[in-house]
Amino acid sequence: MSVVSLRQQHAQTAAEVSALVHQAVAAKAHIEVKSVGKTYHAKTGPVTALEAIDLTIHRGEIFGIIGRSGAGKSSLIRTFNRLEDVSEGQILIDGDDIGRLRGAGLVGLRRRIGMIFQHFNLLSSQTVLENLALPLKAAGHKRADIEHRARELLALVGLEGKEHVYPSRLSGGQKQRVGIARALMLEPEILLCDEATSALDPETTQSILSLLKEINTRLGLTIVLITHEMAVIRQICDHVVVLEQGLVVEQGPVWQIFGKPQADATRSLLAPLATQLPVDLQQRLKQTSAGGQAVIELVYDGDSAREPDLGAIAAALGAHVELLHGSIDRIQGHAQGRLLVATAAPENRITQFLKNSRLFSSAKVVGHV
Ligand SMILES: Nc1ncnc2c1ncn2[C@@H]1O[C@H](COP(=O)(O)OP(=O)(O)OP(=O)(O)O)[C@@H](O)[C@H]1O
Repeated sequence: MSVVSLRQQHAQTAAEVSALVHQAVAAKAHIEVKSVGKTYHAKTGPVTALEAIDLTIHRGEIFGIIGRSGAGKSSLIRTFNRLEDVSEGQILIDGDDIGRLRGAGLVGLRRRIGMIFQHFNLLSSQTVLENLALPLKAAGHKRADIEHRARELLALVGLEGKEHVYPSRLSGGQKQRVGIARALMLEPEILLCDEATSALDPETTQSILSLLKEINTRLGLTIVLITHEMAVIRQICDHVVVLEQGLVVEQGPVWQIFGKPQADATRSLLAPLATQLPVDLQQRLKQTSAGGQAVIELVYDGDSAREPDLGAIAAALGAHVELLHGSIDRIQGHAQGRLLVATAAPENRITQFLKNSRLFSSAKVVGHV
């Protein structure tokens, strides 16, 4: 919606206009993918990698693209900086069709979009400083300016003092930090991350994800990342799209997709994060009550103001509850997860409790201990 039409429709005061302008800018589409298809012409015949993809990525958000191997993630992200051309449809950046760009226009597009890779793609024969200098040297910048910018960025990514070190002397996490600094040398407005943490151990992955989040917040960069790990999406993304065999099977805010996955592909990607029943509990669990305690599974899908409030649960059951197992994540402020509690509350009270949907998203008795 244009600012002018916003003004005509709603605004009465200067303050209102300013608030609406702010809203319009924040909600502005940065990258729009319209009916995009991609077919490779391999020796063995055509391979359809993407079909009828529609997406909107907003300015300043972290947008995740997830899917199993071969789902089309790399093909999609590579169309954003024209490393690949689409076979059908359009990619718009700030409303401009990038498929029309040629020569200087294409160079300009690639300056606006930085990219980092799973295997870092650093030149091993060049020092950290020389690796960082490459994009600016190619763009004809002065040596002093290049060094100044490189040192600033090395400080930002926590690698001060590593200017003259060769990549082989750096850890995986440090190499990726250099990759991030190099991608930022041309002051891009979009950062594409191609499986940027897949080659890293879990602890280093955390530190790189924190750094990406910090860059997104401090520099206001739009970040698009592809991954096959839902944990990465959960940690830093605002929106996510799930691809399966070149098609969008699901997309939306991360808390919603995690809380109520609709597609089988999403559910299977989420499976590694699900809390399984611990083995000792599985062995102790009986299907008859026979004087024991009921074990209730409480699910929180983040879809409401429901919080896992054990005090309120005990009060509703009119009995003590023991927390046996479970975990709750907070994703974008929404509580999600599953708890197993044991209670000696009478059966009629439990039946009544299970109908009390103010306290959970869903609940059921899974057995007795
Ligand atoms: N250059 C190419 N020529 C032919 N087929 C290709 C080419 N690049 C990708 N493909 C095919 O396109 C489909 C999508 O591949 P793509 O690499 O985009 O998926 P992906 O989700 O990124 O997979 P991965 O996680 O394994 O990298 C696959 O079937 C792949 O074999």
